[in-house]
Amino acid sequence: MIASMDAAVCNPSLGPSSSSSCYVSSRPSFCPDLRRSSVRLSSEVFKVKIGRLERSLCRSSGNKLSAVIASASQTSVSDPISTPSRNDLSDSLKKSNEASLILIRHGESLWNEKNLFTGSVDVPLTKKGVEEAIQAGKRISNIPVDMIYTSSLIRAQMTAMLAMTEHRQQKVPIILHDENERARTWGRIFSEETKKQSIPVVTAWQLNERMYGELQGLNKQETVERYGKEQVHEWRRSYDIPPPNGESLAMCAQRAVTYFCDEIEPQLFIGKNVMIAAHGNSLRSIIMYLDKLTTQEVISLELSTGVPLLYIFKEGRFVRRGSPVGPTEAGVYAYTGKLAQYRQKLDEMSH
Ligand SMILES: O=C(O)[C@@H](CO)OP(=O)(O)O
Repeated sequence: MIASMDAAVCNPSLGPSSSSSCYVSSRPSFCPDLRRSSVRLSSEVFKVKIGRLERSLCRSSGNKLSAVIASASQTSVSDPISTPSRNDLSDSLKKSNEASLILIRHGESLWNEKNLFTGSVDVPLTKKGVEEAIQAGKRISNIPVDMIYTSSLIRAQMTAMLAMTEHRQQKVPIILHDENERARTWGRIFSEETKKQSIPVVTAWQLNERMYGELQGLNKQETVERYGKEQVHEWRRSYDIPPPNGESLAMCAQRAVTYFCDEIEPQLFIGKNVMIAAHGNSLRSIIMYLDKLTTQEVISLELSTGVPLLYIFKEGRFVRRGSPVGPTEAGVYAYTGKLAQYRQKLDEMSH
């Protein structure tokens, strides 16, 4: 049942047992090395068949996870703003290994509006895209966010920042500049209190839109007229056929999913709530991994601009909760104890 993944796909307010209305992935986190980590996974998890994609994409994650856990009490590369103490960390590991994961495709860009192939070209949002990002922010305003990952492209970064203007946590998203020693040193924050009120934003080219090669800048309709519908459809939606001198979805998945496994999944394991703002094809790749879609299924998966999708990462599994319809959406909180507690705290703070 693969379809356009917007609010219509799933009604999360029906709660966890509403399997008919909400696709729940039965797949566990399957990065093979993660299974050898100190995080205990159920025996069911071990029985699940590992696909070729999983094996090839997630080889190095176990080492990364161990490194995150081992170093989190001193200094963490991916969380230099707010470093958990050893006690915080072991507490969060003990509690439930539960975290939320929000995925948002950027709002409409100026080239989406003009119907041009965009790929790696760095194009900003339209006014409509800005509005979509703000609306997305409203929809996720009650869902905790401890870390944000975006691509290195402005449309994804604008979307993440605009969405966070609506967030009830009212923490300040701060982009980490890791490109050289000077960027790291000059961006340091010297107040622990201020760090606590900040959300680290990690930018990663690996989450960029797939490189569209010689189609970048061409009009999609004119390209159909020139090369034919079938050829253009093959370039746009086949799994492993790249457009001329560009990346296929498989190539995009190779980098995006590897990054997800190496950098993002270890954060979820230690209980960090993560938001990813990225692109149609990098997110389709990640969803393929999370929902264990086949290469056939992923080709008919379409993502709307500016629509947030929520997953709960719990006991080593990703459960898709659909798209939160609004900030008061109850089912999201009913689903997990930790989110319910978080919601209660927010309510207490604002009374
Ligand atoms: O032009 C692009 O970069 C992408 C996303 O807008 O296009 P497509 O829909 O073909 O994946």
